[in-house]
Formats: sequence, structure tokens, C-alpha cells
Amino acid sequence: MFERSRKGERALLIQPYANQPQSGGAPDPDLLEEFADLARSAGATVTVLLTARIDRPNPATLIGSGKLEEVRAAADASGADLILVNHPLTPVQERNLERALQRRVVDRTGLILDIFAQRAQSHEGKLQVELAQLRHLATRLVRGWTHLERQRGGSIGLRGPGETQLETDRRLLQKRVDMLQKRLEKVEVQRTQMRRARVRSELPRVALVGYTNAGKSTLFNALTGAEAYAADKLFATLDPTVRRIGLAADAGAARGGSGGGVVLADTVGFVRDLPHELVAAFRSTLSEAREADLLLHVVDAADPARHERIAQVDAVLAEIGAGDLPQLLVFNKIDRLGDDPHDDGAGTPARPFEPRLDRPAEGRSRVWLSARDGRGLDLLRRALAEALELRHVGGRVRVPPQAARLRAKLYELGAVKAEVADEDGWQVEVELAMSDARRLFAQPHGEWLRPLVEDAAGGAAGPA
Ligand SMILES: Nc1nc2c(ncn2[C@@H]2O[C@H](COP(=O)(O)OP(=O)(O)OP(=O)(O)O)[C@@H](O)[C@H]2O)c(=O)[nH]1
Ligand SMILES: [Mg+2]
Repeated sequence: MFERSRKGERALLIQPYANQPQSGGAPDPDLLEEFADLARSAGATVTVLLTARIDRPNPATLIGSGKLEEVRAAADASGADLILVNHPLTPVQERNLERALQRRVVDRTGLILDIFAQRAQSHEGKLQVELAQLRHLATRLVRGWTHLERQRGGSIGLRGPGETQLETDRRLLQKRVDMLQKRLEKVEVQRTQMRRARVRSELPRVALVGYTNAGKSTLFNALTGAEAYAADKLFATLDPTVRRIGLAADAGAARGGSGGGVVLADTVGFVRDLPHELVAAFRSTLSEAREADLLLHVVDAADPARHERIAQVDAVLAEIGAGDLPQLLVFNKIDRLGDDPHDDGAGTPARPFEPRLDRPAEGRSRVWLSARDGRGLDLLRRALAEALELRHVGGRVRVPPQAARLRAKLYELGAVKAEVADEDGWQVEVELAMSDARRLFAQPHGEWLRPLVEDAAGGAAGPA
């Protein structure tokens, strides 16, 4: 992996924008700020921010020649080592810009790849990043090579040394890509086996998703007591971390049912317009999100752009095939909110924002909490239990002799409170999590649980 620390490098940032009248002809300041965050996350010091209006993109250099002059002057004056462009650059544009500016030029995908390379910790994460980097590189080499090939016109005698080098590079690259792909497939098989084992244990799966830096890992740690890596950097987490957690001590977890237990996964943070190569590279990491029963969509409540962030995360979720999964919105970092915006607004004194759980009649439930302080975690556990139907249902069911396996499963779950045997089988008094009841209901002989599952609409026994 090419790990390039940008530590201490001085970067000049360019935000290209189209002159669209509906935006008032100005670039979105949010875009530039986020790009600066990305640059800082890569370890660079941002020295200059420039915008560049692009009416017609210049195929050779993207920006026009006047702008190029301005960039060169600003780069010289600020002592920039590096030019970062928040726009995809073709290999040709990148090369021409580097030549004209006498500095390294990196586009948005290159920058995100760079951050990913610095962050990846696990074997799988590193393989994924290297593969994405090589693919990014390969498009460049291949194009350079075909371009030369055309010039050569098929004449053997004209094969130059540079070109041979490119061909060798390309072959080596392809070999490495193949090797990485094989290794990744192996890791994926292992992961699938692990996931199957988990499915067999039939615990509901919950994945933390959200914009990068929203506080997913902090919340993961708070819920699991684990030490997942949390940091004020974009993409602090690149590798999925998975832990089993109990939701409520009073929800029957002690009796061995899945009541109260879920498997929680932390995932990589999302960012607007995540480059497609990266979505592809992190397909298996993101599968934790895709295959979850429920998503905890974590939002930085103190981010003024939080509504756009939610929409951007939803867009990425749709892209990876997780758009239709049930979600709970978690507004994190309420300790950074001043007074309660749900206040009556009648001049009552400012008070700290209190944790709360909103259950609108339509749409996703929302929990407001602080992962850092741990305030509101109880509400989140309750909302999770509700959403996953971990609440308990109870009652008496008849189990005939031919459904003995169902009875055995009820015992396995610790759901049997009492039973009476008679010549028709058993009268069993049970209490179990709704999710378990529904699961057994769908299995052979499950129809004997119908009274439990159908009663559920009218309220159930047991703690919430
Ligand atoms: N004030 C405050 N800060 C928080 C809270 N939760 C997380 N943070 C901070 O927010 C920053 C990002 O937290 P992480 O948990 O790493 O965020 P993440 O969503 O996992 O980020 P990525 O893995 O980079 O996508 C860290 O500096 C945390 O300390 C909170 O409830 N209140
Ligand atoms: Mg994280």
C-alpha cells in the first residue's frame, strides 16, 4: 500500500464550480469547507482556498489558463507543496496541471484514497484500499499506454524504452491486482462464514451508519464498553467492528433467549459523492450495513448541515442496496447544543438539551443523546428494543406431540414458564421476545404460536 502521510504538507485547495444562475453563480461554501476537512484529515495544512468558475471544462487542464496563472502565483506565495482539486481529474489533466504548477496535483478520489490508506488497520481494510489505489492507478497507466500504442501504429521497431516500461508496469500491476482480489475473496469467504454463524445464533443485527465524524465509534464504544478507535478525524473507522451487546437487563437476556441481545457493527463513515471505486472496494465492509436488520443512522446534531448530511447518507445507503432497511435516527452530541430547541420559545432561560425519544406517527423514530456523556443511551436501548420487537409476549399455547421440536426450541430459548402434559400433548405457558416468537412462527409447526403473534397487536405481557 502506498501510504503517503501528508503531515505538514502545505496544500492549496481548488474548488471548481459551474456558473449556474440558480445557485447565484457562487460555489457552495459547504463543499469547500468539507474538502478542507478532508485535506486536514489527510494530515495536510490548508494554506489557500481558491474557487474556480468553470463554464466549459478545459480538457487539458480543467481550469482556464488565466486561472492557472492565478493558482501558480498563489501556490508560490503561500509555499504550497501540493494542489488539491475537488473535482475528478482525467490522467491527462492531472499530468498537465502537475507540469504547469510544478507540484503534485491530487483530485478528490486520490485524496480520499490517501486517507483510507493511512487509516486502514485490518488485513481486509488494507487489501481493499490497495486494490482501490491500484485500480485508480491502472486507469491512468492503461490510458497512457493505449495512447502511445496508437502513435506507434503497430510498428515493432518503434517500441521505445518508456513504453516497454509502461507495459511492464501494467503487467506487474495486473498481477498484483489479481493477487489482491484472490486474497480479498478469501477474506470475504471467511467473513461470510462468520456471518452465517451469527445468523445461526439468530441475534438481530444492528449496524451503525452515518456521515463521517458523526460519532458512530464513540456510540459503539458507549454501547459495548469496547475500545473501537474514535477520533476527530474523517474516516477514523475503516474496518467494521462487530460486538454482541445486551439491550436491557430486564428483557429476559438472562434466560438465554435473544431477548435483549443484538449484534452491533460499527462501519466506515460516509461522505457525499463517495467515489464509486471506493464504494466498490468497500463492498464487503459495507455489507455489514446491507445485511443488518436495523440501521442506527447517527447524525451530528450540532452540525448546521445535518439535514443535508442525512440525505447524503441515505443516498449512499441506496447505492449500496441498504436504502429500504428500517432506520432509527440518532441525533448525537446533544451536549454541544445550547438550549432546547423544543422549548416553548417564550423566553424561558436556556437549559441544556435533554435526551429524548421522538416517535412520529410516520417516518423514523429519533433519539437525541450524547454518546460522550452517555446521556440518553437508555432511551436508545429502549428504542432499539421497540424497533426490533424485543419486547416480550406471553401466554398459554397448545403444543401437540407432532410439534415436539417446537417445544424443544421454546425450552432452548428459556421461554417456558410452566407446562402441563396431557394425552393431546402439552399446554405450555411461555414468555419470549416478539422477534423470537415471529421467527418460530415462520418455522415448521410454528402455527401453534399463532395466539401469541396475533395477540401482539393488542399489547403484550412482559417488560418493554
Ligand atoms: N461533544 C461530543 N463529541 C462527540 C460525541 N460523540 C462523539 N464525539 C466526538 O466526535 C468525534 C468523532 O467521533 P467518532 O466516534 O470517531 O466518529 P465516527 O462517526 O466513528 O467517525 P468516522 O469513523 O471517522 O466516520 C470525536 O472527536 C468524538 O470525541 C458527543 O456525544 N459529544
Ligand atoms: Mg468511526
